[in-house]
Amino acid sequence: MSLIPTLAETVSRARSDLRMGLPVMIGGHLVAAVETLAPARLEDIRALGRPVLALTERRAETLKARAYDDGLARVIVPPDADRAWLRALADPSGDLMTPMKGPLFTEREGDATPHLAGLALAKSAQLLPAVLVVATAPLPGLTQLAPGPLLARLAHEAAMAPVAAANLPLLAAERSRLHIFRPDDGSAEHYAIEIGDPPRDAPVLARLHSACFTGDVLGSLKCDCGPQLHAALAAMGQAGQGVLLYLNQEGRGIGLANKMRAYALQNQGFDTVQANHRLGFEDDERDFRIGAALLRRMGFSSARLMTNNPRKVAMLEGHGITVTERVPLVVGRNRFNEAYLDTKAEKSGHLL
Ligand SMILES: Nc1nc2c(ncn2[C@@H]2O[C@H](COP(=O)(O)OP(=O)(O)OP(=O)(O)O)[C@@H](O)[C@H]2O)c(=O)[nH]1
Ligand SMILES: [Zn+2]
Repeated sequence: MSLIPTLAETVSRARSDLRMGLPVMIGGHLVAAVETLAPARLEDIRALGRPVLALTERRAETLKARAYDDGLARVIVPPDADRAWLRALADPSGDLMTPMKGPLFTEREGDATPHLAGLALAKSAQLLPAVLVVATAPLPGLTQLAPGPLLARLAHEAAMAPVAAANLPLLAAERSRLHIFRPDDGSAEHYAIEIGDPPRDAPVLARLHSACFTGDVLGSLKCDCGPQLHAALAAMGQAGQGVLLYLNQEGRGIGLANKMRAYALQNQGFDTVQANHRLGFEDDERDFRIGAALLRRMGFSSARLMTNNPRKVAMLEGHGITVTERVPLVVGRNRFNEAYLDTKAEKSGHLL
């Protein structure tokens, strides 16, 4: 029956539910995102049983909570804990002002797969990775998922469908076309700017650019994204051909709201990597397969890749695109972003 939602559709729906503040059911557990949890719902969740707060191991490290499970900690929620308590554990913005949140006790018995799946879903919804979990019978109207299939689906590589394309003359290159691609998992659309008419049987000059609203649009000096975007387009314009993929992976995949949380932590003195960790994220949460999938979808099999990030090269090579050359793209260093660029070189292996 084609009118029953597929697993991919149900996962996409569950992602929107969490963003709206509606809990979902994952394998006999009710799961709610702390970031969007309304006070009345917290009361009702408590009435169901003893909830635990699932946090990533990264966040647990900062909070000095023991993580008995691989990748996560299940913090026991005390009976008098309110929404502010949950928020303070989920959101590191107040860590320096109120460092003492414990003692925190964590669970070590039982299956943590629903908790792990809930955290992965919260991350894919670009919410703070912190979810309240309580065992309960299924509640009517809530989206239901089994933890194993949910985790598998979230790790699945999305297929990209071309949606629309049109000529778009640019300052950097008058012969340009903008293509829109839509993933089949309900996540954000990605764009390809094709300059000239690059032959499909030769290595294409390519750039995989991750969205940076602050750098690309506002001209922020905190990163090098704006200058990299324009330098890449200019180089392709000069060469008369190339492909720039504009991937909607704002903030290395954590979304703009979380990126601003990371910036606020950087204002407190943490570097870009530490800030991600304190929020409960890995340094880089991007799905690097998307770039390869888009290049393949456009008919390319090899590229001269404009990047300083060796992981991008390795990812393309691992997913069907031969990188014949890495073309460095070192532009836009200034006194506001030099520490950021140095951190990326020291901690993330970027080549400067
Ligand atoms: N989380 C987080 N993301 C950031 C920060 N500064 C910039 N970004 C994001 O980092 C990404 C940079 O993307 P790219 O320039 O394509 O990638 P890169 O890994 O730097 O590699 P190359 O530029 O190709 O060398 C964008 O998604 C920005 O939004 C930060 O301090 N924290
Ligand atoms: Zn940027």
